[in-house]
Amino acid sequence: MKKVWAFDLGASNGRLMLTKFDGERLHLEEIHRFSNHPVFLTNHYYWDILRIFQEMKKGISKSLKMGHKDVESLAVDTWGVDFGLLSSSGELLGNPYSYRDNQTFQGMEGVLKKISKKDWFLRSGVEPSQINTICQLYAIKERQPDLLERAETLLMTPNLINYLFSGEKANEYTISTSTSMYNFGLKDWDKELLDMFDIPHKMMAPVVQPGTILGPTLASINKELSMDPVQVIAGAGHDTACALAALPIKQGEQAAFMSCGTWILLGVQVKEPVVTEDSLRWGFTNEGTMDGEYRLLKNSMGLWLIQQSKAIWEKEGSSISYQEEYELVRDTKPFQRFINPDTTDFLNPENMPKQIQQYCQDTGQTVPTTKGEFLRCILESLALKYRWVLERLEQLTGKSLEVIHMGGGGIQNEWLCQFTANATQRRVVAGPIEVSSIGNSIGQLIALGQIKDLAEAREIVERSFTTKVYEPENQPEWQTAYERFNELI
Ligand SMILES: C[C@H](O)[C@H](O)[C@@H](O)C(=O)CO
Repeated sequence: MKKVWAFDLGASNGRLMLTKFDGERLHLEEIHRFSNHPVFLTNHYYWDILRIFQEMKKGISKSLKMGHKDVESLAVDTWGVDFGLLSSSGELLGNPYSYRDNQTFQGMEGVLKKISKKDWFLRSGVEPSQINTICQLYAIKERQPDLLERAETLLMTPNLINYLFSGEKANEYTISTSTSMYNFGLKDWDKELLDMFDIPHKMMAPVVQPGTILGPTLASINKELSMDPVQVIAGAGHDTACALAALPIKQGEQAAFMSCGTWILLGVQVKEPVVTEDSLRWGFTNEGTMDGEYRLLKNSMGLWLIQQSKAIWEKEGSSISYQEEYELVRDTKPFQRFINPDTTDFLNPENMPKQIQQYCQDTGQTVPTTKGEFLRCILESLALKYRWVLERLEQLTGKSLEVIHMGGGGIQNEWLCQFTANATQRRVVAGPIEVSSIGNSIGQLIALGQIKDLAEAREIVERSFTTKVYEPENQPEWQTAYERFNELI
């Protein structure tokens, strides 16, 4: 029985899973879960990386206490685009910023003064957006040039954590492709682009392939946690790449994937990046897969809209449970109003429900007032947006996508799955939930020679976890709703 630790860090919580592989099936056990939100101070949003690391170590200690002493390796996957900077002595220079920090808006303006969106997209395959790493770097350079002058190494978030565990500095391929500084033609950092922005090449730690074994945990960590060394693996560092690896898509199946969390990423795996006028205009992105190909996808707003609304209701003293949320949606009249979930208005507003009301007012629609109305408006709008994305994915790839595989924590919202099936008129196969942790474990097991490749891994996932199928319903109503939605966006 092989055992690996998978750390999956999301933009609302992080967790440590112990994965056991018996040669036939994967068995997942949650060891530790902790909240993880950007922290607002001195007018900026930061990741509390010290607390995150502390929680990760706590997770290992818990696991060891539970008797898991023969674990072979660990790997880390996280959200995209964010990074940490190290000094020449290898110490962390400040807290990493969150991509939701407002500085990225100025960064984007600055970046676009030097490079057109088209050129930027042609080089990286990534949608030009203010959340891209380059915008953050630009903003930092403008506001506090001394920070970048002192920085000797830039490591993407999962790679920063790998470094804290192993002492090895390397950026992994899938997470590097999320930066928009990786040139897919050169298959390396885009040095010309870095020059345009005066970013020293040597700051960008080299890109390694998913599954690179970095080496054993540091002696200091082993001592602190009283453990035997385990191998630190740069598995697929980007959570979306992990999610795709673990969806039970069959070989030859005409399927789209959806990784559902704070963001929802809807896309298909392609051999080469799709870098066309249309993919640029529609805001698609091409990021790396665990097996060195590409995820042609759209980064769409996901459960963030609900999470942020619920946070405000909680502050106001009227929080709701998941069951209540389900019932409120069920009992609220459908198709009263829609929002375009992907406008930057919803990226990080102070008060999400107010922002939604503002949007409805500005677009001449009735304003939601009850929780049920907000929730329905969000969920229907998300599902309709996914139909918009799916139609364009079909045009870009020339494929008819018959089924959507949804995975991630978001699939616990049954309305999200059912509405997605209804809006797209496609069968939805939902599951597994812990798709990023499973993908993370698969990356390690492939690196350790226990699983041959992704095709075999997906068969193992199919045997190991249950899925739920949602058939499309109410075609005419959703069709009319889609026509109204299309006029709005
Ligand atoms: C910034 C987003 O987190 C990123 O683009 C997205 O791909 C992701 O990682 C969702 O977890």
